[in-house]
Amino acid sequence: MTDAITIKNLTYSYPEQGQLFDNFSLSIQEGEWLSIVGHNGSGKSTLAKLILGLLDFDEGEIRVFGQKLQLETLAAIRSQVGMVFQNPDNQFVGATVADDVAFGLENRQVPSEEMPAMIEAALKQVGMAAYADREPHTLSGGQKQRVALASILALQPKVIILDEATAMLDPEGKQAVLQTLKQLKERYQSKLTLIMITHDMEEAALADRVAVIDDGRLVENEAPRALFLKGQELAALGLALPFAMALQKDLAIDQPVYRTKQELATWLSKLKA
Ligand SMILES: Nc1ncnc2c1ncn2[C@@H]1O[C@H](COP(=O)(O)OP(=O)(O)OP(=O)(O)O)[C@@H](O)[C@H]1O
Repeated sequence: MTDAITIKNLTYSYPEQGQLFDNFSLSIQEGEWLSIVGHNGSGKSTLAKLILGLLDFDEGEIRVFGQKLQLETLAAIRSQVGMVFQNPDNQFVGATVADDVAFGLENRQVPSEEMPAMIEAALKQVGMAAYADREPHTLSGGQKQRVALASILALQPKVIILDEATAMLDPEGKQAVLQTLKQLKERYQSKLTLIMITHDMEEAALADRVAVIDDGRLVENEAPRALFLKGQELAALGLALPFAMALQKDLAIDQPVYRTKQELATWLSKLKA
């Protein structure tokens, strides 16, 4: 398996702050869906910024598809990695949804005659094609985040980093974004790597692997179910179990297997039938 991202022996401190990352290493495989969780201030957003070259690390190295992150490779690496931020209102530059998706394409100097089809395809992938002419401020939070995703998808990234991208959304908006991500993963399979920074363990449960960061240290790094079986250790890190796992624990099921409400509901409905 190829690494999409390799972080090796990374050291970083903000100016005039204590050391945040000290000899930090983490690899993310091509096609993997990785969740990064951890309490407030543990270093998750900083890590995303380091991967994008928005901050300069002190020591160590970051590679994206084998290419070492440095000044000369910054543009090439940024063309492979897209990022969706927390606040849906801070991510729009266009007067309409279509203009917004076009903006990134213009920056890439895509010929204008090729753009309409690319914009439509990107919006279709997030279920927003019907909203192309809408002004972004008339959209719901979830719709805005799906457009933000479309703007990135239009640029055909290999990696998408979502930094608390559903944190400001209502439950419906959150579900719409998560559903969209699941569909994208199904569609692109190993061609799309997702890194999802989140506080929400329901979201973390959707990933292939969960990395837990605590004060700049990688303290857990495994598949969600294996992680959730470590109830006490998770609680000590200030992390709660997702609903389905907590319920199976309350029911004294020894080896809970259902990570998400949906998996649990499917199992229960089979029992009923
Ligand atoms: N620009 C900055 N200058 C100085 N210190 C910073 C800066 N940004 C973040 N920090 C500090 O670095 C640490 C890690 O912050 P970071 O935002 O990466 O954490 P996080 O895990 O993403 O937190 P949250 O879950 O609250 O978003 C915190 O102690 C924070 O105060």
